[in-house]
Amino acid sequence: MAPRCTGGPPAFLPFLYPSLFLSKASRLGSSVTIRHHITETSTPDATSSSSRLNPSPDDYHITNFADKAKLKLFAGSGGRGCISFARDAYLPDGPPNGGDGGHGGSIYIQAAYGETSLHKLARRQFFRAPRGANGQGSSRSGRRGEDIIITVPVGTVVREISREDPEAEDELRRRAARTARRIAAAQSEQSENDPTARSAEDTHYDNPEIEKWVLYPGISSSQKRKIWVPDLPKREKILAQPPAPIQLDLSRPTRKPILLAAGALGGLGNPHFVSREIPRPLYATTGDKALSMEIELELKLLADVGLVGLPNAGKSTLTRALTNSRARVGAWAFTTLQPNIGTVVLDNHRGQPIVKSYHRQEPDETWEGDVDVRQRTNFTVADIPGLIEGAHLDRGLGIAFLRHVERAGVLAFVIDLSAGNAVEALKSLWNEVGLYAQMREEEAMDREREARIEYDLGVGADRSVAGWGLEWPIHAEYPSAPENQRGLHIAAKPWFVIGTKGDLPGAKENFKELREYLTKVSNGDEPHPSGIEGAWIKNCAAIPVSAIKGQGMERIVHWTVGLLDD
Ligand SMILES: Nc1nc2c(ncn2[C@@H]2O[C@H](COP(=O)(O)OP(=O)(O)OP(=O)(O)O)[C@@H](O)[C@H]2O)c(=O)[nH]1
Ligand SMILES: [Mg+2]
Repeated sequence: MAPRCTGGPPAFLPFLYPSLFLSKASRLGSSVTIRHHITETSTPDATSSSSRLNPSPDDYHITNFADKAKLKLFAGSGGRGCISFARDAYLPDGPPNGGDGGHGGSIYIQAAYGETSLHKLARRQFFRAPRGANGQGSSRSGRRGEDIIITVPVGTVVREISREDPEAEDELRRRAARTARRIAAAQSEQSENDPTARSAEDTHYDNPEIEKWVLYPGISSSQKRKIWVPDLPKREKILAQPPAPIQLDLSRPTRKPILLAAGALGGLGNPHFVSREIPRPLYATTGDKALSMEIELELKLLADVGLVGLPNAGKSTLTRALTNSRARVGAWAFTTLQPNIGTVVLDNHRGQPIVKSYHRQEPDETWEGDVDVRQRTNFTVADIPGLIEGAHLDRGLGIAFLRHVERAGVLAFVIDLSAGNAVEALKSLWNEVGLYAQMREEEAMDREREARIEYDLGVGADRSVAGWGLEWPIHAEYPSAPENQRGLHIAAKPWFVIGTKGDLPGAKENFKELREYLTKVSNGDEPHPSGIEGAWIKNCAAIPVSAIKGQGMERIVHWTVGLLDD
């Protein structure tokens, strides 16, 4: 028989079973000694040359991250009302005592600090609030379905994609059936002797309202046919369902959860239908059907400064030098594949700030206090994947990550001074950012146009659609910004340039040219590099640094704080 293992060199054995390959003396030593021995022999060079700002490619920290999620939400349906009668000693046929069904659970959303990613929500996808419990005898109402609160990071935008509201649809059907019944009644009066006319019993089963009733299980089918049920009672929803489409921009923590899908109403027990004529009703109502909707979440990280640069420019090294971040660094393009947020500490927490800075907390509709001016103790920096020319056409990693700098207070363009003309690099970066900003504005305009439905009430217009009495919707005209001012929501932000790799040859001349260009832009002698009219050109600065040596970091911090405080 052929041997199962061929006798080749045991390439992986020292790795898997190191103790077999150590000398007898070292095997007798402690486990600490063994580990030390292995590390030393495996990477002798990497440890000696790497540092925090020039780390080895595998020295980084990565967290799970997703900035988009599509969720399907199902509110809870209502529990059924109960048909029951009191029964006691000497009281065999007591009064009705069926309990009401419980209301279904609702789904809320809340933005909170501490959450940083949508990956958990994206993985879960479905959220189902429990249904209300059915009512019970002895007037015991069913339990309410528990509410669900979806917690998202601050900076999440919520958009409703679609909604299904079976109760609203049923209500329309019921209304149409009521109208049809009224017409049929009027017609039957005219043709009482017509043998082809349908009996009231037949129409009974066409009535969609019958679905809303629970009938006493003990009654026979012939009784069921004849049973008369009253008109459905008009009921108010406990929670008003927000109108479609829901659009929320949760750029601040929400104090109270915001309702997305309201739970359905529970059914009514049989005591609700007691009347002088019918003291023992053999019916109760079912609970309402639940609403479901599909929503889209988009996270736009809320950093104070967004770093924008070509791949390999040194953004991650700069983030490491400015903050405590352990962003991945490597001498190749697209080392960074997802955004990193680092925090620059301005206060050493010993009562003496390193840099004095104050920020204003603007009041909004949920905030009733005054404008809050606080001392800034830190600011955050977003390091995103590099942009290449044609990124707006989805080249490279595309522009998807630009949404994380869209809300930054300040944009910092990181340019490698050792890699070609810095002015050209800056122009190409601004060009991509400008095109992205225009695309976003067009998308927002399209959405607005879709949401702004108006009805044509012109004389002679055909106002009825399928007999529902609605008018044809017409999409309203939406006022758009002039062509050369599109994208201003990003171009109007304060910005500056960080010239990195200043330690490499040729950087000085390149930087000089860049500074001259920026002076011209600030003076208005050159147009803004994005070409957008009205863009920010107050004081376009360039700061030379060597991130790998940690030089020039204080100037960046001071300049950024100055722009943030402005
Ligand atoms: N000499 C020198 N090298 C630097 C400096 N800053 C970064 N580097 C090197 O440039 C290379 C790229 O640095 P990264 O920080 O990964 O660049 P990045 O812009 O984050 O790259 P992507 O994530 O791919 O977009 C690495 O080899 C760094 O060591 C610097 O100031 N001086
Ligand atoms: Mg990087």
